[in-house]
Amino acid sequence: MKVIVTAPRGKMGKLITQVAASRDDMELVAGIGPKGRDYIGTDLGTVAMVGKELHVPVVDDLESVIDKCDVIIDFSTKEMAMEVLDLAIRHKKGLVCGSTGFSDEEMKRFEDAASSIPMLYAANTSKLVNVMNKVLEFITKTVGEELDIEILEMHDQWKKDAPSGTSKEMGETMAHALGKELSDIAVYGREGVSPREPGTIGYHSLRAGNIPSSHTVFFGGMGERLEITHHCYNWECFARGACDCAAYLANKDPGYYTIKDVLHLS
Ligand SMILES: NC(=O)C1=CN([C@@H]2O[C@H](COP(=O)(O)OP(=O)(O)OC[C@H]3O[C@@H](n4cnc5c(N)ncnc54)[C@H](O)[C@@H]3O)[C@@H](O)[C@H]2O)C=CC1
Ligand SMILES: O=C(O)C1=N[C@H](C(=O)O)C[C@H](O)C1
Repeated sequence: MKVIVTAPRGKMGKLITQVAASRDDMELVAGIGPKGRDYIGTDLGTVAMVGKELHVPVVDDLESVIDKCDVIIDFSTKEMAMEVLDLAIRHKKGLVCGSTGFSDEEMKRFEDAASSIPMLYAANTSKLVNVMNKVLEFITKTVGEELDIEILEMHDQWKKDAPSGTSKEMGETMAHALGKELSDIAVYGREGVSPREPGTIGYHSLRAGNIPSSHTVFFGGMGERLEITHHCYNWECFARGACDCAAYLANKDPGYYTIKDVLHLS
């Protein structure tokens, strides 16, 4: 599988390049950086600190190299994601997008793309987070009606979006398990909201230092509480998952795929 990675100097793009370079089933054919950076035209292996040259360039124009690849892996920004999506559709290339912070309209554009390309969107590519989602679904279906559900997500000081894409997916999973839409029951921050309205899902975002990613869901009952937490120690689990998602798209027909398909969690 021939792969293009965007943003190879970003936290995720760098790690994804390193993981892809170590896999026998992947060949990196280019990296895409922003215009004006001094590393444009230099070697992807050097830019992404792979530890060796890969003899493929980092360019600032995806369209000039897109026909060399089977799949693009894009963890960059929501603005760049829309440009990458348009080019992937125009050149009929598979796309794994892991960026977050999209509006409902932008998410719909990913879904619509599935009619012409293999499209995989995943707000979180960690295996354990996706297993946690199944656990949340089970708990909510079983006892969710009687409990107060609150989500606390923690990330580094640089993260651009809040709440995290992962916490939105967790909220959606639990809302659907209750037979509801998240938009009808989500409450963002509890300041000034007292007493607590039953049947809602509360959101709390904390940003500090270089916390890579933590998500806790609190199920509050009377006299007892259940907490389910995922912590990652660094971003490597997401990079491995991103490459697994790209490998999954090999020879796939156009369609909308999720990481649940990759991990057999559907
Ligand atoms: N799905 C998942 O499991 C995960 C998703 N993410 C998401 O991935 C995204 C990126 O996260 P980080 O790597 O932490 O951010 P980052 O800020 O470290 O990297 C973003 C990179 O995008 C590059 N970029 C921006 N515009 C560009 C353009 N026009 N052309 C080429 N490159 C461009 C920047 O130069 C920067 O290097 C975020 O939306 C984040 O929420 C992060 C971790 C895991
Ligand atoms: O920006 C991050 O770091 C992460 N972003 C994703 C999100 O918004 O959920 C996934 C993970 O939490 C790391």
